[in-house]
Amino acid sequence: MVARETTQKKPHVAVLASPGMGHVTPLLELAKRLVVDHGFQVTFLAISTDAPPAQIQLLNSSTLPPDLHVIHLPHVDVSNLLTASTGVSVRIVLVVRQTLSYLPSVLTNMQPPIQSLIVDPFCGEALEFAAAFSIPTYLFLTTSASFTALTMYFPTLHAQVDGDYSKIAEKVLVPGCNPLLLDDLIPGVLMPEVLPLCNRIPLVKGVFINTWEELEPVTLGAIRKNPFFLGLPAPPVYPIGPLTKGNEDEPLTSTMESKKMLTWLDKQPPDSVVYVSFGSGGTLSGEQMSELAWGLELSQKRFVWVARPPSEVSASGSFFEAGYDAEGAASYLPDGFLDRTRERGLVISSWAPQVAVLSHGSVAGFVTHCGWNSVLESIAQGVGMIAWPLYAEQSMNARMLVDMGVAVWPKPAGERVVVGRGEVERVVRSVMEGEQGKAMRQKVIELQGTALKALGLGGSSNASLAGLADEWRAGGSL
Ligand SMILES: O=c1ccn([C@@H]2O[C@H](COP(=O)(O)OP(=O)(O)O[C@H]3O[C@H](CO)[C@@H](O)[C@H](O)[C@H]3O)[C@@H](O)[C@H]2O)c(=O)[nH]1
Repeated sequence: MVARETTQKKPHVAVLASPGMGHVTPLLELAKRLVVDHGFQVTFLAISTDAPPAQIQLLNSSTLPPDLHVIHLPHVDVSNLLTASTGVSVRIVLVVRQTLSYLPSVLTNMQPPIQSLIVDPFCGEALEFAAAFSIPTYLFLTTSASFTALTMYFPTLHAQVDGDYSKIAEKVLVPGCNPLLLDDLIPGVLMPEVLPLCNRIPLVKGVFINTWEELEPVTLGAIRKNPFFLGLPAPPVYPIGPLTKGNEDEPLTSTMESKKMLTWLDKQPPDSVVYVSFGSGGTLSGEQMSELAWGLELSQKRFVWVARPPSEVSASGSFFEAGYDAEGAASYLPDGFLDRTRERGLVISSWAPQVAVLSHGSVAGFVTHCGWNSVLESIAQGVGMIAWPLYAEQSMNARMLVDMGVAVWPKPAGERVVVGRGEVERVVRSVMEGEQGKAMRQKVIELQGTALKALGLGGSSNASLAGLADEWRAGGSL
């Protein structure tokens, strides 16, 4: 879509993203849409501490539109705040907190002055900074409407059970929404650490969600119409998704391994390959990696696997380095695995050009940790999934995908913790062949169609953002 001609001054908006591709990618896509489709000027504030190489490349890309300016906020040192047990989320929070000390001067010196600030969930503390300068703010919750609804309901739930989530019986019933299984929410979602984010929602003028009406109609309907949500001091939600990076945005398609991967895919028959990847930081235990490898081998299907070193090796808190181990993961795979599968498998240990892979004609299945961006990219490319949630809200996402019929979720047998090779073989076959695979393909292609429609002219997500952009341009809620 072409930017609208306007004689008015371009509205100037700032976007602030925490480090990591899971947040930077959707916020950058939103920034691009505001610039390209709506004629805005956008300043993208990137946190440079802990930024993975893929993020730096994406933000330095020469393909960004001219009215999208990226500012890399100064590096901060959090090493004295870290302990051996500091997890990924806490580390991001610490990095963001330290970096925010630069925000007041950046925000107040922007020319022309910004009319609004959009932040991701990890940058919640920026909302108070912006409020001190009377800058209107918006939150971009980079996951599902379901997670958004739970976030809005969470303070009520927390108070009901007095912070003791073991008092909840089996399911969490968010008013008007599909029931959520407690097992999918613990650990990872129901944590007191989420409360500050929940309590900040009333501070913002609107909440963007990377979803679309046809994907989550029940939840979006509940947020808009259920008396519980109507009674909250919450701003409107704007489903504007799926915002995913495009094939042309893959920053690393020029690296050796990426090229090798795409060249290898070019040689495979259509719809024959399963792609295995656990997002920007997901790792498996050594035992689980071994079972997965055996399962892939037994399935006799073609595969391409972004195999990071096992979790025992990736030291705690090494989220950002986990994908860049030069040695690769081959040494952690079963003896002879690479030789035996040489003809039909490819293992890489660096960053994959994921959208290029998912959109390749040879790829027909995706073993994914169900990070929301991976989920959206898979649906946008019409690829059925094998759900392999690891942390955060990923089990919630996995359940939703299974319920929609676009994923199967392999489970460990009995009391085991790891998913065994037989189960891996079964699910890979079920997605890549047979009636279940066919039904899944049909369903995901239907969803792909609704996604395209939602983003197209007059589509629900397009209209949602356009309506807000018009309001902003008119000086409404800005
Ligand atoms: O080799 C790789 C690995 C990842 N990616 C990209 O990196 C992004 C990863 O995002 P996502 O799938 O959402 O995973 P995470 O980075 O793990 O995402 C975090 O943020 C998401 C959005 O808030 C949450 O849903 C997840 O649970 C949380 O872990 C996607 O765009 C992928 O295409 C690549 O391009 N190549």
